[in-house]
Amino acid sequence: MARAMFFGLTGMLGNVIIISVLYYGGTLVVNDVLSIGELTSFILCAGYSSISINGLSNFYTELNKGTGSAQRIWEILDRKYEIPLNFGIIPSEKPKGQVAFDNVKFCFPARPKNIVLDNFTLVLRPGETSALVGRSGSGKTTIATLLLRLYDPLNGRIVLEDVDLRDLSPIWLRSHIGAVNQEPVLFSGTIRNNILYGLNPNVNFTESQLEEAVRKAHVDESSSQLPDGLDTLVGQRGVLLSGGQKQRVAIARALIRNPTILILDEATSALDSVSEELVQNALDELAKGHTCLTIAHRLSTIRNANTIDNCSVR
Ligand SMILES: Nc1ncnc2c1ncn2[C@@H]1O[C@H](COP(=O)(O)OP(=O)(O)OP(=O)(O)O)[C@@H](O)[C@H]1O
Repeated sequence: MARAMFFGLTGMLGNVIIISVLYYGGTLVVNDVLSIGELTSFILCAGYSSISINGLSNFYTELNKGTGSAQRIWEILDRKYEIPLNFGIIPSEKPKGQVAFDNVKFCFPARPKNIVLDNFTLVLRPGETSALVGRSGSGKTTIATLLLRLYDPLNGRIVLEDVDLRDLSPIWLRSHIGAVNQEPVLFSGTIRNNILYGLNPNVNFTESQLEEAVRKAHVDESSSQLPDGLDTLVGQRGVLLSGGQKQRVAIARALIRNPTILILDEATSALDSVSEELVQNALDELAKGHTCLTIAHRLSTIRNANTIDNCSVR
């Protein structure tokens, strides 16, 4: 109401001023005090000046909006990482994929009283698939989070080939892990770009690499129903795709980098039973020769695992 009143009144005032100037200017022209050219140039000059002043006030509003937004971005850029990304050993060789959780204790910083893992021990062997089962909230995803070193354990250690994850460069570590989460995060862009996002930007890829990942994750089946195939836009956070389609894209994104360690956290939970079997077969095939950690509730997802660990830790 206030905005409507303000803009209505200022608009009306502007028009009243223009009419008054025209009326007074008109009488001056009739009385030969002013020429028509002088009146016209005065009106044009006044008009352009008011447009400029109006533009300045808009600019000021936009400037304030921009400064507010930039402040939030600077806050993020200025944040000090708890786990520095460019710090730690970068081994010259690709890891074999032997991972061990050794008496790990962990709680999230936001909930220091809620101990999620206590004395947790797990060994993942190269080329083997380990399945992690447990009730909801028992800490299965947390284990994947720790393996990606998004957090450090409070006690105990996690080692990759006898090297503590804390000593390794997080960038190097993560470049050898492919993860498919319960709720895949897609970015606004095409399916193709979302899959290629899995690759290091400095790495050259071949179209056949992309095609292989697309075929193995069965993205081609769902993308053939979409208007532009792999060039279909997925929308903000992938809202234009179904849950199953998003999971296939996330699986292809993990596969394209051919990681040493594959984490599948309920990776096929949103697929129908036929697609699940197809994608699961592809994942089982792919898991051969890789260290694979599968987190699942469904028996069908873990039936081919070499070991099954129960995550009822407390
Ligand atoms: N970022 C976080 N900050 C604080 N607490 C968290 C965070 N993420 C998870 N938790 C808590 O940690 C516990 C373990 O969560 P986690 O996601 O690992 O369970 P889960 O076994 O994977 O469950 P589900 O099978 O339902 O996916 C839960 O109690 C959860 O509330």
